[in-house]
Amino acid sequence: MIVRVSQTGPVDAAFPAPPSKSYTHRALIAGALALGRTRIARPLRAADTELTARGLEALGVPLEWLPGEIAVAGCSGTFPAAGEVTIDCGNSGTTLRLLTSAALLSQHPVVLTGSPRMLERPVGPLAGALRALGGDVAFTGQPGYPPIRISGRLRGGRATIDGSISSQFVSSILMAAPYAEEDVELTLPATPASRSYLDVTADVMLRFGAHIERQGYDRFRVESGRAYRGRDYRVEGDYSSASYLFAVAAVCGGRVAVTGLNPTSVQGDRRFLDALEAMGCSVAAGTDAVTVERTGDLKGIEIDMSSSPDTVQTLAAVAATAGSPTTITGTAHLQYKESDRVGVTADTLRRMGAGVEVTEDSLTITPAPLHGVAVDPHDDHRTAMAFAVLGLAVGGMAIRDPECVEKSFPGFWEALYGEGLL
Ligand SMILES: O=C(O)C1=C[C@@H](OP(=O)(O)O)[C@@H](O)[C@H](O)C1
Ligand SMILES: C=C(OP(=O)(O)O)C(=O)O
Repeated sequence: MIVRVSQTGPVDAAFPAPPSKSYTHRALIAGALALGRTRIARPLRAADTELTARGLEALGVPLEWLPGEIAVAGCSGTFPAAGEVTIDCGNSGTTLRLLTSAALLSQHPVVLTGSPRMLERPVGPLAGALRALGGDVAFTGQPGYPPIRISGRLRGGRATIDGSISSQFVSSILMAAPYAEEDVELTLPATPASRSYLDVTADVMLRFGAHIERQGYDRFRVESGRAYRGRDYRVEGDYSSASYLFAVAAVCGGRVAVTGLNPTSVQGDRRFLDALEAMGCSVAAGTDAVTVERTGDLKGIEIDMSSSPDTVQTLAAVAATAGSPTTITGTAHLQYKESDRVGVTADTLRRMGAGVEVTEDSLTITPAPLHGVAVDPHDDHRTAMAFAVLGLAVGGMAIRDPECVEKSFPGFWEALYGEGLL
């Protein structure tokens, strides 16, 4: 299938934000491990969160998707799986990484595998730290990459973990740590990639009753035995998904309001709004909706997006329509995602006519007259959504394999269609 995107004029649209992918993954895992029942209200039902849910079911946790909520019967820290299980984590890095440490809470070995691309996404630093905490992680394919076979137990103690490739390595251990036999103390030798996701992890852990102490992003200590307690939990809106909707106003002009976002959220992709503001949009964050409006021209900016990796492509798309160059730094770890995101974004923008310079950790976009092209997203939802939005400003864009948006934002095309944009 192909979606063709034509040029459109200034917009005046309102959208509900899809629920947060990161919060849904974490609430599922905390609820599955908790003592008692958890009701997750307004969860994200998308390919990736279904993969986490199926993984937890394979580990023996009863779980039910109901209209607008998920009911989870917590296992109180020991997964009831009756034997070895293999979990296919598909294309979801969060599922594979977060379940890696939790798998030590099964009494039987767990094999985690995924799509061909997942088998190219590293897990070595996570495996190393888990071994120091008592786990056994065997690579059954290429060393340092899935598939992995996890066995042993989560003894706890001290470990050093390098999160410069992915914050998910750190989140993984933190989420399982309340069930270690001893307190877990993690030392991070360098600032982790995507550090804001550690705030999301700590937020969910605290809300489910765990005890976590931290020194910034350098050191975390989780108390053993302060277990998760089942609860009613409501998932906030997703700032990464909302970025595509806000970007519509930025590239087309006019106004877009998005409801269901937490204005004080710790999600790092809230920073995308700072970027739009610095480029010349006006941003109004109320309790009901966040509204982005553009009336004049956009100007280029310099911005560090190391903590907001999932909106780099959205920002690159907006930057291509500005009046001056934009430099985005902190992009090194984008090579480990669903695709080599900087490479694909640079190539597509160049084919559209923009000037693009790439270094190991940055992307500079120099605007120029643009024309639409055919885009192969390489199974990367964020590439498909970012270039669809740019297509609304440029016209003549054809997005192949549009169903890849199911990973995080299943209603994306319908949302644009519903506002008359497709
Ligand atoms: O923990 C999470 O929920 C996520 C962390 C980030 O990954 P990295 O830490 O690998 O950059 C982000 O890109 C991903 O979409 C979700
Ligand atoms: C990188 C992403 O997700 P994951 O790491 O879970 O595959 C994403 O959604 O952009």
